[in-house]
Amino acid sequence: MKSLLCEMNDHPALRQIIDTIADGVFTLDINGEITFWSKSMEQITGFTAAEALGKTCSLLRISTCLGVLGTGDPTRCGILDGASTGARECFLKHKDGHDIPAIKNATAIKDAHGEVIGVVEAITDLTDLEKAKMTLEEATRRLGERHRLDRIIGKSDCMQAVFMAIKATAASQATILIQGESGTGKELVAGAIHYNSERAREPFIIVNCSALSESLLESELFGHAKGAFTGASTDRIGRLEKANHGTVFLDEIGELSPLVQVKLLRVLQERTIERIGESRQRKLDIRVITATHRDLYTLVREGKFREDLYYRLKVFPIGVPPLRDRKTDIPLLVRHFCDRLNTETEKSIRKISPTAMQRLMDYHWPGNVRELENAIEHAFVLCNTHTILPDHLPLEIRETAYPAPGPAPVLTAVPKGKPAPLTRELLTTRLHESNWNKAEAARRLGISRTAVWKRMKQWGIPLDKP
Ligand SMILES: Nc1ncnc2c1ncn2[C@@H]1O[C@H](COP(=O)(O)OP(=O)(O)OP(=O)(O)O)[C@@H](O)[C@H]1O
Repeated sequence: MKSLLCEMNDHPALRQIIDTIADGVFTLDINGEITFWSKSMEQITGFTAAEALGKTCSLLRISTCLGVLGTGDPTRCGILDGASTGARECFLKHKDGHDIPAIKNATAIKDAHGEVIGVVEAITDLTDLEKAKMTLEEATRRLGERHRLDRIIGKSDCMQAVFMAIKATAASQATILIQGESGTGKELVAGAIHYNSERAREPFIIVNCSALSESLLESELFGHAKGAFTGASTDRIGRLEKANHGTVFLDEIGELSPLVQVKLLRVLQERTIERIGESRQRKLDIRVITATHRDLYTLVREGKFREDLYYRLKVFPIGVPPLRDRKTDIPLLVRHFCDRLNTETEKSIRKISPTAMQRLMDYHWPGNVRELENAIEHAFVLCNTHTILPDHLPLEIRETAYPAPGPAPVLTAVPKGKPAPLTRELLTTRLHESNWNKAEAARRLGISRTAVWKRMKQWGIPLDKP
């Protein structure tokens, strides 16, 4: 024992070799006393060799050391019984009291007869690595923050401009008009404005103006008094009143009938509301955000939308760009949807193959982010490994450009007999056949126009002929 450990201290060449190692090395004798303390140990712990030699390793208060933590007696250290710890993460105390993250490796030293004569310990200082890890985590967090606003993901310049517009308008009370193709995220933008505004704790009421007939929408928006019309058996508060002190989001505003346009204009001008069948004016404090996938100004020029209402609504217009104009967002969006679906389905799909990603980048996304979301959901159904492959993607993305260019589709007869189950492919085919006339497609499928419209939205099929 003595010969080995003394040799370490007495043999300058051996010392030099050990002192050049960045990891700290020290030895203990059979009594648990430090007999050798390398230069790196001095640098890592702040204790000089003179301060350490002859002391026990309790000097370092190692967080995983049982000899210290358990019995307080270093001679009871299991390593002196011939054990070895292998590499373990732990904390040591620096001379000045701060914790040093480290990896400790301890092994018993045995003589030629296999008798334990001491312990050698190597300490890898992780301080720099921990700092780098924290810097990386912080950088990733900041990058993540820059590339998302609430639930909206986007690192492209045009989405960064949308984020700026959201932040600016959230701090104001201005009426907002959000324009963009179907599935670009207009509703998300409206929500982000509301939830980042001072009205965030008040209601956020969404009304889809194209989903209801004129009379239903009127009563839904403005409410009615008992007996106002057949079937109005009680007083009913409208959605505009429900949004009082909060925000109302009117989606598909381009579909409003002339009558509802006039009534909405009055609400915006006078900030009061009259329920149907009542003459009483009720004060209203609401913020109005509207959205449309149509070019509202064209509707104005065509005489389908009131010009005065148009100017009232577009006090602050925000344009949400189509996905094909911001393809750099696709990888981030794919990761976002995979994370959500992994949680929801308890799958563990972590990767997308380069070819599958290339297919997503090449496709022109007529249904925008909603279509991308649906494509990833489709892939999740088919993928049973950790990686999404091209075969897991919907047909039109993996194989064909969408919509298929070429000669005008031939109109075929409505299929007779039991209708085939409605799939995205079938609906798209019928839409092609009907020149995107939804009523005709509905007739051919034997379902209602509303059902066609709902499925088109759900599956990210463009509402207007692409
Ligand atoms: N930038 C985005 N980040 C994350 N998810 C998005 C983004 N944009 C859209 N989505 C998702 O895509 C889907 C469609 O979004 P949303 O309903 O807001 O679109 P929209 O433009 O209002 O569509 P529509 O005009 O058909 O009403 C939603 O599930 C939404 O969560």
